[in-house]
Amino acid sequence: MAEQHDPRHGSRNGPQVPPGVEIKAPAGPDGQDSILTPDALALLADLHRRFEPRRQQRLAARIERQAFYDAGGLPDFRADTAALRDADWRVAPLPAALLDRRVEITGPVDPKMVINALNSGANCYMADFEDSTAPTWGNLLAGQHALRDAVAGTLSFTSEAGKAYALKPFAEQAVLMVRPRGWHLDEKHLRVDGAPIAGSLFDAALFCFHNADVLAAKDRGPYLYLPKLQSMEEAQLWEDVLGHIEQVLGLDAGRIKVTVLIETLPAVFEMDEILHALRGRIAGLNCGRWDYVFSYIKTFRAHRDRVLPERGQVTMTQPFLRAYSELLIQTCHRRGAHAMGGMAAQIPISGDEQANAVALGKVRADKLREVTAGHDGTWVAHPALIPLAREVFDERMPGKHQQDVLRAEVTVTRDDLIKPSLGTITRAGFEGNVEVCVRYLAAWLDGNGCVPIHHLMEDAATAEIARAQLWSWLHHARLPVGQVPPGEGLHLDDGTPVDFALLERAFIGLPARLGDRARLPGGSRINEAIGVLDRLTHADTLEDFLTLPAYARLD
Ligand SMILES: CC(=O)SCCNC(=O)CCNC(=O)[C@H](O)C(C)(C)COP(=O)(O)OP(=O)(O)OC[C@H]1O[C@@H](n2cnc3c(N)ncnc32)[C@H](O)[C@@H]1OP(=O)(O)O
Ligand SMILES: O=CC(=O)O
Ligand SMILES: [Mg+2]
Repeated sequence: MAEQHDPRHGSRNGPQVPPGVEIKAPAGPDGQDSILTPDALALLADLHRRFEPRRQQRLAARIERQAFYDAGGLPDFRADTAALRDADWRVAPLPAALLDRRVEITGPVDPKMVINALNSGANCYMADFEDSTAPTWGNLLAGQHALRDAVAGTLSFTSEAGKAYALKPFAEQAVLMVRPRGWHLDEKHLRVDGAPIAGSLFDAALFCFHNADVLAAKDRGPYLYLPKLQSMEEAQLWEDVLGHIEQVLGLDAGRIKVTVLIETLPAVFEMDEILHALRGRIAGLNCGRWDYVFSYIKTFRAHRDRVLPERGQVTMTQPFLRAYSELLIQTCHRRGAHAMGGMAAQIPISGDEQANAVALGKVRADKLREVTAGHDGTWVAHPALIPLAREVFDERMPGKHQQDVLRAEVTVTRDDLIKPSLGTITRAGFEGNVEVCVRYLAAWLDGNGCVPIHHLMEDAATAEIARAQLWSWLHHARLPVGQVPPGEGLHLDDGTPVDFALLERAFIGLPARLGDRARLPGGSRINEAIGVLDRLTHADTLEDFLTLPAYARLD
């Protein structure tokens, strides 16, 4: 007799679940069974069994490489792939839908955001399971549901206040792209043979499974943004995974297109290699600047001479960031791929015209820098920024893209890419990092992965910079690498030592900065967030990702 099962609750191991697969989850949204169908679960189990050992190898390789950096080693271009970098080759031609990507909006995957983003007038919309989504079981399934209904053209939503949302006709919608989670994150609610499946496989495969056919009928494919890669071997793993998905789903080889975020320091030294590994399906690289800065801090966590100044001073005009953007443009255009720009953190400020003008001025300057440097498109965090970004790109980029801007005059060396930055740490910068970490983490633990804080967009990548900076500033006096005499720590620009007493005072001052907690996203989880940050900043080693210990507390 078939097992009775309430699809919204708990562990389900009835006959609908393939052997070896377990769902260990809290109540999901209504309709989760229409996402987790037996065939979809069978695909996930197959992917896990084929590719999980390689994912674990890649994660182990990251640790090994970091040990080299911790011992004083510096990242560099690879000797074993020099011939590949020197050779002339190009990636496969891009599909028509991905030729003009001048403005891309990004955002979390809840139904309202999905509708607003697809209707926003941007060229593309990156639906994000990564930096801007807290991966609760409910968020993930509701997101897959919303995307499936959006692709089918049936998605609608009514807010609590009764505002109704509906999709514009397909021809007027932004082109949909989906960003699955990075290789480092598990999806603990779905286990295969007793082990959690990779979050990346869960997000990417479910999206492809449910939407590839409908997209193909519209001459589209599953278009993915791949985050946080560190090497060409990780790109090859994606290539093999996506090739296998195409085979299982009966898709033409190369139907699934990808854009890779170059948002780790190790990856910038392997851009040609990453393009080559994915050459049959890659549409471009993107300057994911926030994770890139985070990765720079993490890579150099034992290098006192490369400590960064406060977050607000690490802008794209810092020499190491300018070099990264220029090399990315040159590399992409040589290979026939798009060089996408990134995200300015400023968002519109309502109710303060002057402050709004300043914020928009910063976004405009950032977009102008990107289009002038040769980027083929850019990201915005908010629909109100689309006209501004479009105006800047339309004025300077009359064609669909500017791949003909080869930037052949650019010479970027290893030292340019790792150049130390000048700047300071102010009290406001230090305390601001503490506040951002605590508020962001509280919101994330409450299921909200993207929040405005002091009129800046904060997501997992921007919060990671704040968290990693606190650790690196507080620990540098105790680290073995560098020429600093033991015991000599960093100082704020007013001469105050950067030490744990300063951190303690920042925590004590937090209630006054936060005001009424009840009005903050995740306000009830502030104390928990303080506890997590306190532990992470005191730990002897910089934790790889904030979201790893935080995920243990989610759901
Ligand atoms: C480092 C990186 O990885 S960048 C990529 C990841 N980060 C992101 O994608 C940022 C996405 N942006 C956001 O989530 C939001 O813009 C926030 C959280 C920063 C600000 O959100 P809010 O405070 O709700 O903004 P605001 O109140 O001004 O929104 C106005 C309207 O625009 C909508 N909106 C805001 N941002 C977006 C977006 N990115 N996509 C679609 N709609 C959006 C809101 O839903 C709201 O709609 P409504 O009027 O129908 O209710
Ligand atoms: O994902 C984008 C980033 O800047 O990080
Ligand atoms: Mg990122």
